[in-house]
Amino acid sequence: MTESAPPAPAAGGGARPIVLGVSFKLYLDVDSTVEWAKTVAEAVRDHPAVKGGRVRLFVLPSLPAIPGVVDALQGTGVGVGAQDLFWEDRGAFTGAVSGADLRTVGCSYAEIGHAERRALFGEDDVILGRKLVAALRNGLTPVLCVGETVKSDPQTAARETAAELEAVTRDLPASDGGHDLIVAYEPRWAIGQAEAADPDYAGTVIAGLRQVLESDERIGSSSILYGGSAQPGTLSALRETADGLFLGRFAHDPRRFGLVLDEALALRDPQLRTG
Ligand SMILES: O=C(CO)COP(=O)(O)O
Repeated sequence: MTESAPPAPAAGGGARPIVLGVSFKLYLDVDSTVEWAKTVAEAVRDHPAVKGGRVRLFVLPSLPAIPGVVDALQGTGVGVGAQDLFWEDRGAFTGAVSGADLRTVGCSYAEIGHAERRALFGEDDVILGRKLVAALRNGLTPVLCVGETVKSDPQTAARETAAELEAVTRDLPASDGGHDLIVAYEPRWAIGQAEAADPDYAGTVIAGLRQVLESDERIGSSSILYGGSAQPGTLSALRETADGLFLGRFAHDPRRFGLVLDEALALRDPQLRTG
């Protein structure tokens, strides 16, 4: 990890948009996912905080649900993305998903390196680095997941996670103005649990990741999200350090997602609070 300027203000800090992402993994079927998108579309369509970019939202459905979700969220400002992509765009790659095609069907995000992709599909830093380049080549904002496997002390976790980020971004080419990147800090031991990681622990790791990103001239704008059993209350607890949340199960109920959205609005723009 390299030293750099003090971290920019995070969620509670005022200037940057709060970013909320939701992954459906393989939890919901296509119809339920599209139903969720229709409900959320109604809730956010005309909301000034979302329309004005103070809160940035994205959703990552399973692949077959993407067209229906893109349709349901049309005109709402909520971005849609895939939970994975392949590193090549065309060729003899049976079963692979092209970033170019994701773009064609309306995606603007691609998740890379979720803990489940590493653990169940054998993806390593080299593979993930190629996928990162493929996402950027196709104009997809990468949602790059990093996180230590086992709970340790926050400083050790910060070093381990920063090293992971540096390894995956090693072959990232330079670009005019820098790449737009979302990093999701997801401690693997906190995924699928009842509670999120302790805010001080997560905050220490996020501060370390921010130093890595801010000292990398290839990165333009970046946001660091916390993921791992995130739920109503988590965003406020992390307001000094995280730029937002990457949500799983606790956002699959639109009402609970609405609570997190209200929390984001209250942090960013208290007078726009809906509830
Ligand atoms: O892995 C996650 C999001 O990608 C988090 O999932 P949970 O919030 O369900 O633990």
